[in-house]
Amino acid sequence: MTAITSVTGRRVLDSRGNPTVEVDVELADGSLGRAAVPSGASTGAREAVELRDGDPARWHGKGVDRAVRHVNTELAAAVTGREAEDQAGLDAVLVATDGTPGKSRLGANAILGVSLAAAKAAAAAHRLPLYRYLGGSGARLLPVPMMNIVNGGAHADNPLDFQEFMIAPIGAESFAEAVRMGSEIFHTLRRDLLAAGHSTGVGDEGGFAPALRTAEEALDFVMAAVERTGYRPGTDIGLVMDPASSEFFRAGVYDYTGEGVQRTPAENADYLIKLIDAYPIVSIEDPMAEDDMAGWQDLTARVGARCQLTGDDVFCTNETLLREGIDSGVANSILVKVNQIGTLTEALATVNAAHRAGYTVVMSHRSGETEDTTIADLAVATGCGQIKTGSLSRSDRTAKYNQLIRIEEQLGDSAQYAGAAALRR
Ligand SMILES: C=C(OP(=O)(O)O)C(=O)O
Ligand SMILES: [Mg+2]
Repeated sequence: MTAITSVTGRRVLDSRGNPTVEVDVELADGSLGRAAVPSGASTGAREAVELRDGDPARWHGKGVDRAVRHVNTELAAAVTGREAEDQAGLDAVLVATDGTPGKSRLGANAILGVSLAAAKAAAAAHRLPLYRYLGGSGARLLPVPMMNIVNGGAHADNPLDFQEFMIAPIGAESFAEAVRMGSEIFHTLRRDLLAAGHSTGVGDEGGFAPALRTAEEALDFVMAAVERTGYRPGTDIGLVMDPASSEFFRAGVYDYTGEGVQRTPAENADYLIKLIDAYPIVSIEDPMAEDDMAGWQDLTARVGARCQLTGDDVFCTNETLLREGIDSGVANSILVKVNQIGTLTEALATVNAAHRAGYTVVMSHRSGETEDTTIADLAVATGCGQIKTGSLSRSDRTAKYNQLIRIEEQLGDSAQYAGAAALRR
């Protein structure tokens, strides 16, 4: 066991150019763990609280100086001297020190930074990569990546109502091959968009953000790019969407402002099923809004047997919310974002609860990211088989792909690529 000797928080920049919290944890043997905390834009209402300073004169209100101060004072005092290997005990102390249900006093961003940095320091002390330290000797499953190639919604300034259109190389033989396939399609799509007179500027997660209006238009571009690159949609490549529909659910109606259409919950389910029937869509995240439980139940009952339906805003990586959803027939899969809940222990508990209930798990980035690659290791450690970490063209996103390429190489013949079997169908 190795004691924590120092905890240092600092302010760094995220991929949107906003400040975020980074934490270093040092141990008695000199081992160092460093973690930078990501940040969402289309956040769920019940996420743990990301503490921002709120001073409009500095960082447009987005400062994290208070959160950093909490790392360097209260949280550092609470965990210094504790054993870094006792992750559950350490995280319980962090939660208790904050003392609020949503981590609003000290900030989930402050707490998560300490939690993840401690895990990384402990892994370093044992001379193990993080995926091996957390996942044990059986950790060897490389996730299917859900690669964002078209951005809309809250992540781009174009009219597209849906936030993310992704490709999942379900037919690849390895993770490295999945990345090659995704990159090839990404570059074909770029040429196709240019040829059609569209912008090839990108959104927050690095996918293209052309001025398209409907999901069908985006899906047609994606399908054409897959085929023109030489891959079979549905066999080599599955299509994935994150409508992030809580963002456009207003007064009981799905308000597609880009498309200029309003859909009731029942009409929204009809529309999504029409898309599932028309395109090889293998997974939809947040197809219904976090406040539309009846819509979620209806869609899950109608199409959950043949399409993965992943809850993001509706579950917020929260085990209690997930259990309620499992009991009431909501979704068949969960998106896991560590900063939605705020400690590693709680995030791993949610993963375990999902797996026990037969729900699949998609490890996920946030739209505001850094060069931190913790989620790549978490995907392998948990054996969840799926990761969502953006496009193939920005360092904040490719850092995670590149880390998984390294892990696959390190595992050698033991490595297994999750493939189509990882997805719920
Ligand atoms: C990654 C997502 O976006 P954000 O981080 O903005 O919530 C998402 O909605 O799945
Ligand atoms: Mg989402």
